[in-house]
Amino acid sequence: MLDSKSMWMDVFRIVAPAIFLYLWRRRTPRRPPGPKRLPIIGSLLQMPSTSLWEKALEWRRSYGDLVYLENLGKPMLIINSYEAAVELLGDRSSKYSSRPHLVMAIDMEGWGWNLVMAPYDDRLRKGRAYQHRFFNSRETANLLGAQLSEARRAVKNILENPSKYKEEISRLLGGLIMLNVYGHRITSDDRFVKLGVSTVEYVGGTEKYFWLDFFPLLKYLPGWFPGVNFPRVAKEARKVSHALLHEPHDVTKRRFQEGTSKECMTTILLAENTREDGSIFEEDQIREAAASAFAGGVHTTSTAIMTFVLGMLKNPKAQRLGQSEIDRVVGFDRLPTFEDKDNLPYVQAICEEVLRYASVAPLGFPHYSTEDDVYQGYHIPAGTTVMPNQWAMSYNPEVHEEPFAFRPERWLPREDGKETNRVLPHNYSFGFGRRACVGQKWAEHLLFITAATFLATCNIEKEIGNDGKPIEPNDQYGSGFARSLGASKCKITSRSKKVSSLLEAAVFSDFGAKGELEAW
Ligand code: HEM
Repeated sequence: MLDSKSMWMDVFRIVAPAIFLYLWRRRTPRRPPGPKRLPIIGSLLQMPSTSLWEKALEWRRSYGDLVYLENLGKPMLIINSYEAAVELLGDRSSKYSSRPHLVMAIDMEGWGWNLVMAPYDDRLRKGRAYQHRFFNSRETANLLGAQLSEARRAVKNILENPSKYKEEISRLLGGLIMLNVYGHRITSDDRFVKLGVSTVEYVGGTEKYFWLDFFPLLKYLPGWFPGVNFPRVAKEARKVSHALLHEPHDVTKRRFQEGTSKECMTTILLAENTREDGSIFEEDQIREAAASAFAGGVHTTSTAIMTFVLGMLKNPKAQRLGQSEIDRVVGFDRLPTFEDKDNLPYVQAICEEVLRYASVAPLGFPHYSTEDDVYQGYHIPAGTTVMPNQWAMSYNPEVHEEPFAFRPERWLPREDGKETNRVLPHNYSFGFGRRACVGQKWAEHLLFITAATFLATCNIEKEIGNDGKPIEPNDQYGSGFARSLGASKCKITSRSKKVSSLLEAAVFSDFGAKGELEAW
């Protein structure tokens, strides 16, 4: 028979760990739910190798709007709903507006000047203020006039050479942003545009080296170390980064000082900031703000316009409805302009659907928390990388019926005249709070006018393959943090002789007989 002392000892042995665990759990603040974490490596084994946003939408079913992960001790939070993203990144933006430090991009490749990667500090605030001053003022440098002319010229060139529509769309973006930011009109083989393309490739490529963020000391490995290629990649990228930051700025500054420059973001800011002795106040910030706008705007907006073409191929009925709305409102004697926008709700709905479908930056650009926070009873520690899952907002089947179908009707005002009760994609596709995209309005304007010009003048149709069947369009986006979309095999033809001559006349009047102004 057990004596009572040993019986109590046994009870103690069983109960004590349970009590200890209970008290320990009560002391450790509760993290938001998420996949099982193992000691030390945390959730590392659960991380997919690509498209984390799709996995996070799947996790939403088990864990809800907040999914918490911890990789090698680094906390990460994915926000799966618009409402939670607004509350955390918008309403509590004083805690969530920094950026995580990216070892490959910043320390090794030298992209630290790019404001999109900057921590939330004075330098960033000044740079953003410079960008806002320019991009969100309709008066400066005739932003909308340039968009209208360049969009028309791009569509005319596409009609002449439809198989090169992707190249023409990239040129439209590279050319316009160069013109707006540096007053530089590009040539067909432009060095600055090539620098922009290399920038996207190098910055996008840094994702492969995310492990350096967990083992930052590895950045000191020499390039000759067997099996190690990142120091060589970084060395090449550093040259591109330096060139993009300095070369266009220096050319514009020289022209500005010689009195031969065109009005643009850089010259406006140089004019305002040049002191009597010729020195320039905050020249570094001006340089960084300009180069970051160039780096941030070209690739993203190209993907949106490429998605417009894809949407028209996927849904010919939507294309016909867009065309007939334009025919009704604009008529056949002129081309659409920005003034028509309010009267073209279907074209606007197409643009909303483009933003939803493209999900250009599916996880936004990561925010970083600088203070502890408690949200819905969960503790979110300072130092958490926080990602708004814009993919989940766009592709959640509980919100959007058949999310992989391109359907502008989702965004039309309801028949009873009330606004749709769903959140419009332009409200989340450009990010949140104090880090929201500075080029949003600019990009939305360009998307609208390019879409309206395409609809007024072109038919976009599937190509017929050798087997006599229509060739399905390419809807495979690149898997990077800012997605890209390749061209589809398709036919882009003029809707009528009349619209072709309207387009030619407009381009002639803006660019002359060659359709090309002198590069400068
Ligand atoms: C369809 C086109 C575009 C999309 C979908 C897009 C999307 C985004 C997103 C999601 C962010 C991160 C926001 C956040 O952290 O919460 C961002 C930041 C940024 N975007 Fe855009 N963008 C577009 C066009 C542009 C254009 C045209 C420009 C410049 C003219 C631009 C310049 C920037 C800059 C400089 C930032 C960094 C802001 C910061 O970190 O404070 N973007 N964009």
